[in-house]
Amino acid sequence: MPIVKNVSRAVSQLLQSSGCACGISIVPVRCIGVSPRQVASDASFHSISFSESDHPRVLITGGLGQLGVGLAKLLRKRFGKSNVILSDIRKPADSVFYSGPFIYADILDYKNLREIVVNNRITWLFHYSALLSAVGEANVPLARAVNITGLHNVLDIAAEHNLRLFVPSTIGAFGPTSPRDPTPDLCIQRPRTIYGVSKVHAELMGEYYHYRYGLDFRCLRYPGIISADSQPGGGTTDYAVQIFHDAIKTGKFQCNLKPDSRLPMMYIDDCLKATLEVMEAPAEALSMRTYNISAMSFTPEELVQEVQKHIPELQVTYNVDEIRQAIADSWPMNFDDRNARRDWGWKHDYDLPELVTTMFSFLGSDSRIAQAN
Ligand SMILES: NC(=O)C1=CN([C@@H]2O[C@H](COP(=O)(O)OP(=O)(O)OC[C@H]3O[C@@H](n4cnc5c(N)ncnc54)[C@H](O)[C@@H]3O)[C@@H](O)[C@H]2O)C=CC1
Ligand SMILES: CC(=O)[C@H](N)C(=O)O
Repeated sequence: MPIVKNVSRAVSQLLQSSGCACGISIVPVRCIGVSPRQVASDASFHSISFSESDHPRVLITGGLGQLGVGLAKLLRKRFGKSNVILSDIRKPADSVFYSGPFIYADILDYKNLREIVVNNRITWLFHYSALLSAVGEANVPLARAVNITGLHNVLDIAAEHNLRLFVPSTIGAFGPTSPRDPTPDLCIQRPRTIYGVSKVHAELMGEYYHYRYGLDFRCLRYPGIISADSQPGGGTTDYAVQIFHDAIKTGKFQCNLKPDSRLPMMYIDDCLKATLEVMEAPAEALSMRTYNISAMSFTPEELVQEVQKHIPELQVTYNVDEIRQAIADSWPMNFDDRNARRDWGWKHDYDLPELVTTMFSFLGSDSRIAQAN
């Protein structure tokens, strides 16, 4: 049975290889309006070979959420304003619209997304569109569409056009059966939210496309991200942003998690720095394609204590949201990010005290209760 033998040898070579040097790889290409088909990867479609000496041409999907505008600002500083296109399905504020290229991109519209990539000669894609944990539970069909179908569109376009692709994952990709303190990169992942399930799917599909088709997929699992100039999009860790705004505006804060719910958190500058660093890391440095990154870990009670060093009169009450609490109870308490630190030199700059001081200096704590009265 020589044919069977040859096929099984080819498959086993493929499964063992890292990257796709085996030469039998095919890139998934969709014919728009017709059923998916597959074409040999050496067919030269629209792929632009990206010379490392050039600046990348960047597209950010879902860029008007908590993280995208800050990422665009960082990338534009590095690669030039015109090389970084922010996109979303929402209407941008004037300040965002006039700060650099913005384009409408619905990740559920494969043709629209493909046109944008082709017409703008995109070489790097940061895929930020998603429904986060709490809003995902409130609308599972939409979360499934955006987080899973949307990801499939992005993966196929990235593979077809030879893009370097960043997809963020999350502490939410773990669940109650994962080790929680600390949570290593490789362990049981059985999340109980559609958000978490979709992110595990993204990690696995991205890695599969990497090994199967040579897609340059890179993924970081972010902790809860805290930012001053952008609002969170409906997650379980949102309380850690809201407390700063409420402390300044009203001097009162109602927390929707229990005082002792410990979760990994990170200041936005560290998150965006890590994102750029992992995208710029030489491929040989990456022993994995999905990494935990960590900076600090705290409970609402600990955050309140730190905030009260700046606003001692802050009054805090607890009104637990059962859905968010159940999610928080299933997530990591501490994140083990030793692999990221070893492989590409990840190092955070902000611990809890620096985070709180920075947030207040950004938001202007002097104007706090006076403003509300
Ligand atoms: N903010 C955080 O604490 C964390 C975020 N992440 C991940 O980072 C990424 C960015 O997060 P955030 O900015 O906080 O999210 P966000 O919820 O604030 O923003 C997501 C954006 O996706 C857009 N979007 C929704 N449907 C879309 C569609 N069909 N086509 C195009 N865009 C669409 C929304 O309009 C929104 O602007 C997400 O993938 C998220 O899972 C991961 C861990 C923590
Ligand atoms: C940690 C996240 O992924 C996000 N902030 C959420 O709480 O859903």
